Amino acid sequence: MMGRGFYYVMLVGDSGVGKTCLLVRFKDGAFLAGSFISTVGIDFRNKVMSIDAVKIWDTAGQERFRSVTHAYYRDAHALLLLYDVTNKASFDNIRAWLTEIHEYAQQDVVVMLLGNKADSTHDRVVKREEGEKLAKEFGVPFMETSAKSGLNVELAFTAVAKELKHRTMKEPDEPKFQLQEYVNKEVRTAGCCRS
Ligand SMILES: Nc1nc2c(ncn2[C@@H]2O[C@H](COP(=O)(O)OP(=O)(O)OP(=O)(O)O)[C@@H](O)[C@H]2O)c(=O)[nH]1
Repeated sequence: MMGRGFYYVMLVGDSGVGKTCLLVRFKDGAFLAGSFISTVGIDFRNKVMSIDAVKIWDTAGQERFRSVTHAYYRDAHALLLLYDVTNKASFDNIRAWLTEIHEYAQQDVVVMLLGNKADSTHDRVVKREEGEKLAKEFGVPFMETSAKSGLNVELAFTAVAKELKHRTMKEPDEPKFQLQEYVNKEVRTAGCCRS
């Protein structure tokens, strides 16, 4: 499955949570203000980029195009699942997204939950602890991100890349890469001096 020399990392989550901005931020190290081109259906933005042998897709969050994106789950090696900390519905929908992932994605897919827009202190409606709790319940790593400030953006992508690379290139006696531990060690908290 991973013999093709690259991995597919797909960004999923409700419309407007910041999938494109996160990807752009990671790719260009810059935040694009204003709304970005909305991802639509079959005109699947094939924002494929090569970084550390990882290819990344960004896909639509719109309900009406779900059936289109189902097919793409199968090829994804990792999924960055986003909600928006200023949008409660996007957080509540994470359960539905996880159910969908469970149904359509490969069994060993790497999933990471991201609470995006962590820079929005005034508009925040989802606490970091709530994200942590949900992630724990589903056994997936979690961090808050900001495409605007750059908080943990690099980390989200590199942690997934490390996990995927390790799975394929691991020497037999090498210890397993601990994704959760790595994330815990490297993660920055919104508003913290270190971010
Ligand atoms: N404050 C803040 N705003 C953000 C952040 N990320 C994205 N936004 C804003 O949120 C809006 C939606 O961002 P997009 O990246 O287009 O969201 P998307 O998830 O790709 O949306 P679809 O393409 O419709 O699925 C834009 O107006 C962005 O400027 C962030 O980290 N902080």
